[in-house]
Amino acid sequence: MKIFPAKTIKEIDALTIKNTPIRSIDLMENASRAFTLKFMSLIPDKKSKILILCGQGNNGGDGLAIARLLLFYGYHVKVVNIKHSSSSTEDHQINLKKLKSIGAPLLETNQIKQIQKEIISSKVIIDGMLGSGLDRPLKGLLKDIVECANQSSAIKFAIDISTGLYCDSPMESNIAFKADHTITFQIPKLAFLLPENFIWVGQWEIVNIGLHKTAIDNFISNNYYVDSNFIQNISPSRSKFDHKGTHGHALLVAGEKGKAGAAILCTQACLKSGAGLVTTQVPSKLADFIQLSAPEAMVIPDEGINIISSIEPSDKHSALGIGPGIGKDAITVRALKDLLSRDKLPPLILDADALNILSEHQEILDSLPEGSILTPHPKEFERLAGAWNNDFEKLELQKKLAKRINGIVIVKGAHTSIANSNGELFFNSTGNPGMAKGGSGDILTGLITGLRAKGSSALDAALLGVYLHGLAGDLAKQNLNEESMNAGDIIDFLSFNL
Ligand SMILES: NC(=O)C1=CN([C@@H]2O[C@H](COP(=O)(O)OP(=O)(O)OC[C@H]3O[C@@H](n4cnc5c(N)ncnc54)[C@H](O)[C@@H]3O)[C@@H](O)[C@H]2O)[C@@H](O)CC1
Ligand SMILES: Nc1ncnc2c1ncn2[C@@H]1O[C@H](COP(=O)(O)OP(=O)(O)O)[C@@H](O)[C@H]1O
Ligand SMILES: [K+]
Repeated sequence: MKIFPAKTIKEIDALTIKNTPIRSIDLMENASRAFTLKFMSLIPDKKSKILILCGQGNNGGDGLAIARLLLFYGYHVKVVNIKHSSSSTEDHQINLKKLKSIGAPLLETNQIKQIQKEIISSKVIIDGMLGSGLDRPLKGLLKDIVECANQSSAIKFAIDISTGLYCDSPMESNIAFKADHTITFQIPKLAFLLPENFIWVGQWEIVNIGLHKTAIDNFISNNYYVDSNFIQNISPSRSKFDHKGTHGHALLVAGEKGKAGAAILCTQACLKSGAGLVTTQVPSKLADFIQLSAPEAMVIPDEGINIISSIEPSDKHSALGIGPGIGKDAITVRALKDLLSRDKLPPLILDADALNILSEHQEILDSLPEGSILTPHPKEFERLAGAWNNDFEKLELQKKLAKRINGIVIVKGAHTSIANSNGELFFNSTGNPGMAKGGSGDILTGLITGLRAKGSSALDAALLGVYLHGLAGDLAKQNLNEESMNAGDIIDFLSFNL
């Protein structure tokens, strides 16, 4: 699914109105109906007082239409039409007239005291003040209302996007409506995918409002939201006469004394990728642990008893994943440098300590072969790329690093982002905070290495690996819950069944 900036969303709106029998007011009605149905599924209680705060733009128009629909379904609604501006949009005016015609409980005011009183007595607040049309920081009346609403313990919903939050650029002031839920219209907004905005966005969901499909297809975007439709197009398949030799041979280099678990998890996950063969190289003291915990895998005991001392893939290895738990001993650093000075290398996946070594020896970043995949968590990424002032800047650093290595950079977390060297960014839709536990990342490395070994392109292996890893995490959560699920449970639920 493409992510578009506010400006393009406006153009898609206009094209929908031009190229379909849908008028602008119908589109607002579609959006409001879609919001209302989703809202009703989340708040079935019709008795609690719902306050709908409406601005003078089309976001306010949506708010007025939603009020009418919720009243129709029997909800207890009070509407405030906030007179923060002397003019309102045409569709806003139409919906205001309709609302008045049914005698809805409506307050039209620019007096903060009156609005405060309504906020204090409400159990649910719906923010229809400003939407994607925000073009300057909040001040004056709207700022006061947002601050007052943020202090309320009511459950808060944003229509399309929280008032005060830009769709695709950093906030200029640190004030916006603090939504618990955002119900957004058809197109995900970049702002929703960034950790720093979680306090304003809350949980978010997309509802379809019937925007013109061809218009959406025709606009180009560099940002994508990776959902199951997206993944279906890149999922691998097997054919009848395939054998283990046709599905690649993954080599993993992992583990040091005290970190056998990283190598075990990485190996077990790699075995679930569908790769034909998996070999894991570990310090010799750990070799038996791998044999016992992953009998399907082969093991290369390193000459180092407790550390990795050399990395020597052969022609038969079709991808090489290095890093989980390998430490940063000078001998291991040497081994990685020697590897990267070779002329011919299999596709590389670098994680954890391999990344920390790269951070401390930035000169070797430039010797990574084209198509290498780096999988840092945010701290590892900061060590590699430097600090950022806001999450938009972090995305720019991520794209810059992907371009520098001419490969893929995966920055992990909720909505893991994947950058390629063409300046494109892909945001994952699966996963949950139950995965924020030691070992989860090792599993991702094993899985992506296996997919790459099987022959997926670097980008496809990254997209598919990240999506399936998160999906397995979601299944583990369903079965165990976020607290008690372990990283190892993610492996049990890894599956290509989308
Ligand atoms: N395709 C879609 O996504 C659709 C969007 N619709 C709604 O339309 C909204 C966008 O409507 P508009 O373009 O009218 O935008 P808004 O409703 O966000 O309002 C923009 C107006 O507010 C003013 N404004 C901007 N920043 C301000 C600030 N900080 N303080 C005070 N005033 C400020 C602007 O000058 C402009 O007059 C969407 O968020 C959505 O709710 C739906 O009605 C229909 C379909
Ligand atoms: N809040 C979250 N929501 C979704 N996924 C998460 C969240 N926190 C962590 N994850 C996922 O869990 C994994 C953690 O990786 P990492 O930090 O490298 O763990 P480790 O180094 O312990 O193996 C990543 O794939 C990340 O995307
Ligand atoms: K809003």
